[in-house]
Amino acid sequence: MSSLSESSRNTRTTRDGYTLEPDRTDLAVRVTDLKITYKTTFEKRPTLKQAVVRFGRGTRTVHTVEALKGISFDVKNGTTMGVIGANGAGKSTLLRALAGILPPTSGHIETWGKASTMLALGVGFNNALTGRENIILGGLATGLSKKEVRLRAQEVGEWAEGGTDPFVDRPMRTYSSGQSARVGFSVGVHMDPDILMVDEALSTGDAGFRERAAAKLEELRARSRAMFFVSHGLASVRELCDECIWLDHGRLMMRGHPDEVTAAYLEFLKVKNSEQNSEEV
Ligand SMILES: Nc1ncnc2c1ncn2[C@@H]1O[C@H](COP(=O)(O)OP(=O)(O)OP(=O)(O)O)[C@@H](O)[C@H]1O
Repeated sequence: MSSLSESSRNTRTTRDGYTLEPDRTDLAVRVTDLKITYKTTFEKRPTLKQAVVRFGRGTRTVHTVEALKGISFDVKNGTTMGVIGANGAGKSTLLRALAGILPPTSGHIETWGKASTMLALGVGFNNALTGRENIILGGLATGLSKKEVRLRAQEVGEWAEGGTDPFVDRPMRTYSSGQSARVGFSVGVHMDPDILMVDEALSTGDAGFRERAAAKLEELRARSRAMFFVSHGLASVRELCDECIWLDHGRLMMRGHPDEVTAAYLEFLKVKNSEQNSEEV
């Protein structure tokens, strides 16, 4: 078979005609000009005058947030990528998009392997169901078969409880935030992900859980193709990650070694804070 027909056979094309790269062994993720815009429609409460004129109806307002404004980067196999930036910078949005939970408004995401995320990131739990039922739904969402999910639900539940009071058979609406986070984390790490997204996982849960979570992440890091680690803890990013990207207001500000990127981010914050302080003076 000629190399031309071989390569055309491997070519993947999206519905909008974008040609994705054929199978590669060196890359885990490629993001090309990714834009994500949230549109929220809400009803404004009418003023008394408007209420009279519009027979009590409010006005519908559309609020638009450009959470990611066209970012591009690729991630090599074996990388642990830190994602840093201020509140609202777009970090969770990026992770949700990489995990396939949020479709791009425009641009493209290519992943080589199965991406898995903590449920807390946005798939969302059904709070009326028990932890165990949510574990089963989460497993099915990551593409595992019913049989595989049933087999693993016990292990995932036990890991989440970690010797504390048994809670996985209670409805999730009765959980503390730490207990919910434990279930989300346990689902994410037990579904054999090739690409794992970790969003502030180490900041939830008690000290015992944090220690077990850190050990689990270390174990997965060795097995997975890539890991994304969103954190405000810059020391953890420097310790855990090989590379780092910094987002600000939906833009990619810098990508590089975690030491350099976290230092540039801190410098940026210092300048910004001193500007704000001088404005206040
Ligand atoms: N479901 C949503 N609907 C509308 N706007 C949203 C939604 N989710 C996030 N946003 C907005 O998108 C922007 C990016 O949010 P995102 O959660 O990605 O930020 P982040 O960097 O993860 O922040 P943090 O550090 O606070 O977790 C913010 O302005 C936020 O208000």
